[in-house]
Amino acid sequence: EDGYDLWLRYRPLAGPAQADAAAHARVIVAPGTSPTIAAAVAELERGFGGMTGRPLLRAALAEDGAIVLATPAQARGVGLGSASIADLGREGFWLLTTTANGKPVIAILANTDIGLLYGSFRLLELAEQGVSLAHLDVRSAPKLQLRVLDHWDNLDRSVERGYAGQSIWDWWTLPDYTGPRYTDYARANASIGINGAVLNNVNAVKESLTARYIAKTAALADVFRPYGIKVYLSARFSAPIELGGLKTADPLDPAVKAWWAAKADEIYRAIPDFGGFLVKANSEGQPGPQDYHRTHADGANVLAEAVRPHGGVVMYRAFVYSEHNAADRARQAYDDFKPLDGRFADNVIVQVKNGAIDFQPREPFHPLFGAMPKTPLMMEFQIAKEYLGQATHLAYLGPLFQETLESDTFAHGAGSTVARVLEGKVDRYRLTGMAGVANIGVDRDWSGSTFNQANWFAFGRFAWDPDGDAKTIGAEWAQMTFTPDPRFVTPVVAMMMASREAVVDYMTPLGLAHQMATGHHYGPGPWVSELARPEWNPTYYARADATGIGFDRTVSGSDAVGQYAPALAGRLADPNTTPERDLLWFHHVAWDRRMASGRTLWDELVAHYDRGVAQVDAMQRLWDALAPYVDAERFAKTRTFLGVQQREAMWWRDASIAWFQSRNQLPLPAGSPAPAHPLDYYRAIETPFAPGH
Ligand SMILES: CO[C@H]1[C@H](O)[C@@H](O)[C@H](O)O[C@@H]1C(=O)O
Repeated sequence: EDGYDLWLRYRPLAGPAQADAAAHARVIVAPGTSPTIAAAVAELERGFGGMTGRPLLRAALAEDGAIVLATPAQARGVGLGSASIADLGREGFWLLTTTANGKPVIAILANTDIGLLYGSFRLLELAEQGVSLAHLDVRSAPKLQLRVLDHWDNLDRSVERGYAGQSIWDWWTLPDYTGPRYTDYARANASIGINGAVLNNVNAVKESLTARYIAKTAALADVFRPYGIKVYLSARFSAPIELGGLKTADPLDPAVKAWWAAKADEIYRAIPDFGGFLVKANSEGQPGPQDYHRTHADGANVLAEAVRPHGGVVMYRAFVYSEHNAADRARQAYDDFKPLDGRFADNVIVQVKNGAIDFQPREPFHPLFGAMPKTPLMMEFQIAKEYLGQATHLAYLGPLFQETLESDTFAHGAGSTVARVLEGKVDRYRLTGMAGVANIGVDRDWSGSTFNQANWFAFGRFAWDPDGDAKTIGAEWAQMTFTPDPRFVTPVVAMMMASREAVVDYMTPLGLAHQMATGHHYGPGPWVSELARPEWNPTYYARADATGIGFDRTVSGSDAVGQYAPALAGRLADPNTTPERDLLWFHHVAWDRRMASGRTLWDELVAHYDRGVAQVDAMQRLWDALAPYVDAERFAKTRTFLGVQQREAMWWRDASIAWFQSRNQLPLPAGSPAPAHPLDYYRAIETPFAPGH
């Protein structure tokens, strides 16, 4: 019960659900023989075998209780009529309870074997969720093309911002040994529609592009291929110098172009379906085109030309630092990329973090979304929770993903949501996608905690359908991971849905950001002010002084507000029409400002910290009451972690209040407990509490 199975547990179903599944899953009919079909059949056998306690048998023609997998060309041959599924594209599927040869069957129809695999997983998931299989009619196709995990995994198996143990890529034994963990990784990803994996850290080293590592990468590609997953590599921009012995990595230099083209040819000889490159350039010390006074478009295009003949793409990150606008970190990506709209090659997609700073517990959506009509943009979320308590704090990210995706950019009037931008419906995009920074490592439960698995799962679901619903997704995950029993699912989903807001409340309420101690980003460090780059200091973000708090991003400040579409910018320019949850992100506000509640800003801020702590208390009580529904091992781990979170929510609250009180000298509102220790205590423990980084 250590959680290794993730949501693919396939434990025996409860009475009626088991009978239902057994009646519909007696035999399996799969006319194809590809490795992908073999994977689908193996998964159905494993899944229904586990859930019904009876083996699923193979047959050539439909009979009672058959699961029939077929492409339109195969449908007649196995007794199904003709099916019209052209609209489902290359990866979609249709699950249908119907008849074939006059027998009741479940048909899985798709245009390709990968679609059939996705349909098989969805059928298994529905059965695990306790859904009746008697009247299925589910048509589903992904709305985004590239659904990718970004691994920040280093070649020594450390993982940057990884909290689940070492990297699962064992570069030492690759390419020879490709044990079952790689297949299980592929199964889990295919079950949620993920179709790409960038294997190495965006802070890339040259070695990843050497022949030795290409061979290791090819071995993983071979394991993943049947599951519809392509591999990608992060490319180090200066590799032509470091590996090629050239004097420059200037993207316009003919020798540099030739080097990248030859490198791409070499990779594609080993991996014919290699996905392409991910690039972090001119950011946090990484080399890039600006080193040669070239633009990011020049930088992206040299790599794009190299992979184009092979059908590859370049995912070029907009997480850049810039000497322009050092006064506001939040402005930099937009200022560098907006002028380049339309100048990227047609196989480049620019990858933009959900917000303009850095994966904070809450950020307004990134102003580039909706602002690049001629350049495909893809989303980058961080599943790893670097700034949301990492492995120990329970924070379900579904609401964070959904909040960003349903934000309205107003790019072409109301309804131009970030989701629709990504889907290429606001501006026509030739490429679409979503990346998630993975939270996966060799820990027995893969993700550092059971509930962190939900964030991997939710990422996959939102990448498949950016218009998805966090609560529905959370319920599906809980049903599969624990039990479909509503006495468990209803309360646990309520807990999950409130959990991320609790983190916002006790870490960075009302639009505050980046108050984490620097380096590890785990506990509070709102006082930190001495780092060389001002944009790494919490004091830079909160700007707390005797009179007020918050970052003025209006015209009187950095005017980052002006990067949004006018209809939205007009509202954000005025504190009275800015949502309170984003108030201090956009405005520097007096401590005694009246809030909607009638409280002053200071009292409101303290109320949020208190509320965050109270919410964690409530989560502890709720989990304790669910003991009867959860195995002892997973129950105890979550219980222990909630205890850690409870202690640390108070740490966050008290340290933050002690610091801000040292700025404003204001008394606490009546009824709010004083910090347990003086400010110096929190400053002293800033680092020792830090795990890992
Ligand atoms: C991979 O580097 C990371 C860095 O560890 C992290 O603290 C910051 O969030 O973002 C960087 C990035 O996204 O490139």
